[in-house]
Amino acid sequence: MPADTRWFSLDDIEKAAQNTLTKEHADFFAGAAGDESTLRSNRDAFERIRLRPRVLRDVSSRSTGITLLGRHLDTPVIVSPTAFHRLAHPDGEIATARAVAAANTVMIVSMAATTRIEAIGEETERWLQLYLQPDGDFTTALVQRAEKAGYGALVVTVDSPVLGRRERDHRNGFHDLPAGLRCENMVDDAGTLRSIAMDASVTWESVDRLRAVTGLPVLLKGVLHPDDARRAVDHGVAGIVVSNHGGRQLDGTVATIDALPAIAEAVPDGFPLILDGGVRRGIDVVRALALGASAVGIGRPVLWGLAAGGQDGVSQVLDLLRTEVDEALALCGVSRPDHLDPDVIWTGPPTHRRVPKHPGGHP
Ligand SMILES: Cc1cc2nc3c(=O)[nH]c(=O)nc-3n(C[C@H](O)[C@H](O)[C@H](O)COP(=O)(O)O)c2cc1C
Ligand SMILES: CCCCCCC(=O)C(=O)O
Repeated sequence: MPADTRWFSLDDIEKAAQNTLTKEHADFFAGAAGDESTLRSNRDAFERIRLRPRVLRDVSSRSTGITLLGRHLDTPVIVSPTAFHRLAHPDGEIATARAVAAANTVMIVSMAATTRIEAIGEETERWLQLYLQPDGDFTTALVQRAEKAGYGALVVTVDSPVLGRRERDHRNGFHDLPAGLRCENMVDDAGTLRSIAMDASVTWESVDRLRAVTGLPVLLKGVLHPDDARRAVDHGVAGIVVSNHGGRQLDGTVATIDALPAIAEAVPDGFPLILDGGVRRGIDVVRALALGASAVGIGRPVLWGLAAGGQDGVSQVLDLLRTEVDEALALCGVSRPDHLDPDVIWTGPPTHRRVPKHPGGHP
């Protein structure tokens, strides 16, 4: 399906996606845990942060490029891991990977992918997200497959000792993938499909054990406390994803953008910090980079792009955000992402009162 040239924002793409998804799948993608207060906070917290641009700086020559884990990317926006891309579009993770390669950024492939990791584009910079399984041999075998397939890093999700309680899924009775879809990377050597276990016994020693069996850099995803960030550095991890899982795990957590400054303070200068949760605009990217992130991740917008237009839809999501980042940098008087610092953030009394986005409705 060709992507629509009338999409001017991620909001437009979200609306288009709703027309292509069943209610239960749309709710699975959109939903979060409990009252979904963290889901809302992630957005509200971004909107509260006001920018303080500089003027009369020559910003005629600009770049949105960054370096992350030693690799040059054309945009500071990477793709966070999300489950079940083939629920959104038949081309699933393969389409996402192609769009990510075209944007020259990173795709973190979910352990709950509906495509085998080897089939997800070699031309794409791919990192593999893992839930550490109680059967360590299964995890190690998957890690070895990722190494062989050329994955660049492992991202261990650490905010999930149990699965968050997502009431929309319970109400809709959404517990299984439709016929023909499965978590392709959970098939073991004997050909048996395993369930993904959320292992409540995982500790820092589990991270050490993973590091001992792989040469790949290991990042932790789901850190919100600065003491955990310090500990991650002490345990030799290569980076942190500051994340509350898009509000899908513990409801009531701090918004990620509010958690970021203390974490940035806790880790050494230049330590890779990726923030995700509620990033929907180029100005959100600017806010996060100014407050110490090296890059940001997006989850749901990729699924909306995929549902609305397959590979083309994901490309539109990534292109829109890259364009918005470029414009936001220029308007802030900054020519490169790594020149952003907290000086661009307003620290005076609050100036923001929440008002409806489109008071008159969409034209
Ligand atoms: C439908 C869906 C599936 C997700 N699946 C995973 C997953 O398999 N592993 C994981 O670590 N995080 C998963 N996440 C969390 C995302 O990686 C990310 O933290 C979150 O979506 C960021 O928030 P955003 O959706 O507001 O951008 C998922 C999120 C959604 C919405
Ligand atoms: C037991 C199913 C595991 C899929 C989890 C995907 C995920 O993290 C999510 O937020 O959804």
